[in-house]
Order: sequence, then structure tokens, then C-alpha cells
Amino acid sequence: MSTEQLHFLKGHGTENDFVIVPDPAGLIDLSAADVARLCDRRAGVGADGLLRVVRSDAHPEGRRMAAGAEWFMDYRNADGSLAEMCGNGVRVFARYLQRAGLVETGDLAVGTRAGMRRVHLAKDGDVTVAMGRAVLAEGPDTDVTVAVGGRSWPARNVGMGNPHAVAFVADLADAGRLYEPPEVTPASAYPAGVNVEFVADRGPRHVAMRVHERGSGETRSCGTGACAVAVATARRDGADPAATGRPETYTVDVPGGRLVVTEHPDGEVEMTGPAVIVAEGDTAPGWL
Ligand SMILES: N[C@@H](CCC[C@H](N)C(=O)O)C(=O)O
Repeated sequence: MSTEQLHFLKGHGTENDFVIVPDPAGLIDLSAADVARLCDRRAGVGADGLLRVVRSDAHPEGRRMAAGAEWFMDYRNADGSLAEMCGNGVRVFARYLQRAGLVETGDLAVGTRAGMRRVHLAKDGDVTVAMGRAVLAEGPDTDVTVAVGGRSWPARNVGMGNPHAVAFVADLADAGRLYEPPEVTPASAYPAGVNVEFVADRGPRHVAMRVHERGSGETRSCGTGACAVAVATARRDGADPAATGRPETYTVDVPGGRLVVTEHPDGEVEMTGPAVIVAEGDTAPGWL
């Protein structure tokens, strides 16, 4: 990190929180260690992840992955690792662009490492993202096992641009404290690591979840996770929009709030939830 002070904002979506670093020209070089320091909850600003806001044409992956999108979301987990996609992050990213006057209220495209995502931004209130299709693994990696604290559950392997294992439990407390990553087998199903969701039923088309995120630990929400959960729950319930031609909507409660997820007959998964900017400032001179 070469600049003396770093300008940042802080925001969250259902309490999945992010440090936002505006860098339109792509001039700020943040190492994994810099990101981990910024996201440290005791010695840094504190967040589940970091969103660097870069013009797509000023970022190599933006130029490759974000055709048609003016802005690229360079997302990092709290430990500094890269991830392909962040569903809560992309809503907060869009809220930042709106607040900064860089985009209008309405529809916009955001580039991510998982490809371009369309976002609908209301003036105040909720933000909707077209998250792409869920990929339900086939073959030997279809069904996996999640284990924690000596207990284990069968889980569904779902890709939402990033990897997820979705386990249905009787009670969310069954997952214990989640200080350590759950063990997921076979490990070969997730060569780049995995986000793990624990899901309990709350009512018809209504579930609650907890998540242990790759690179961030247990968080209070995960947007891609909520989408993976909604699709895995629909299939468990025998619902498949591609087969019936009818969209399926699930309400997914997370510790930090509520997300609403709709899977459409063409496979597109749409997620709606809040996105809030809470603070803006600079790191102390020389700290980073
Ligand atoms: N919180 C995110 C997911 C962030 C990335 C994830 N930890 C990964 O490594 O894949 C979300 O809202 O989707």
C-alpha cells in the first residue's frame, strides 16, 4: 500500500459488512495483508470483506469479466483472499455508486469475477440483484457431507458463482459456535474451499440459515449463500421452476435480517435485500 492515507466507506447488507475503497482509476494496490488489517475487528476498521470500486476498463479482470459494465467489484474476503462473487457486497457496491452520484437510481450492470450482474437500485430501500444461475453439482460431487463438533449432515453442492455446501439441520444451534470451518467431504468437491450454510425450516417457502464463509468465518449474512439455500430448499421440496414454468420465491432469514430469493423458469436467481452506507473516513496517516 503506497498512499499515506486511505479513503474508505463502511457499509452493510443484512449485517454482512464491508470496507469500501473507491479507486476508479485502479491505482490502489492492496495486498492480502493490507485487506486483512483493514478488516480486522479489533486492530483495524473491521468488516467481513472489502469492496474496491474500480472502473472495469482500469482493472485487468474487469476488462476480461465485465463486458458491458462500467464498474468492477474487486471483492476480497476478510483474510485478504479473492472470491468470485459476493451477493450482499454487490448490493452495497451499487448503493455506494448511487450515493457518490456515479450512477442513477434504476438499473445498472456491475462486473464481478463471476461475470456481469444486473442490479436494480431503488432510491431508498431495497436493492435487487440478478445473481445468475445456480449450478447444482452432478456426478460424484453432487452430495457432500458437512461435519462440525462430532455431528454430520448430508449437504447439497451448489455453485452461485462461488462454492457452497448447504446442510439441512433440525435447529440452527446444532452447528455450534462455528469458530472453526466445518469439515466438508469429499474435499475434492471443493478444490478452492467452500462456504457452508446450515438451514432450518421456518414455514412454507421460509427458512433460516447460518453461514461459515470461506475467508471470513461465521458472518451474519451471505447473499450468494441465501441464493444457494433457496435453490437447494426448492429442490428438496420438489419445486423446479424450469420444469413447472413457475417462479419459486423463498424467504431466507439470516442472523442480520431477511433476504428474498426468486428462482425464475429460465434459471435466473434474483435476490432482494437492504444495502446501507454507515460511515466514511480516512485511515490515520501512516497506519497502513
Ligand atoms: N458474503 C458474501 C460472499 C463472500 C465470498 C465468500 N466468502 C467466498 O469466499 O466465496 C455474499 O454475500 O455472497
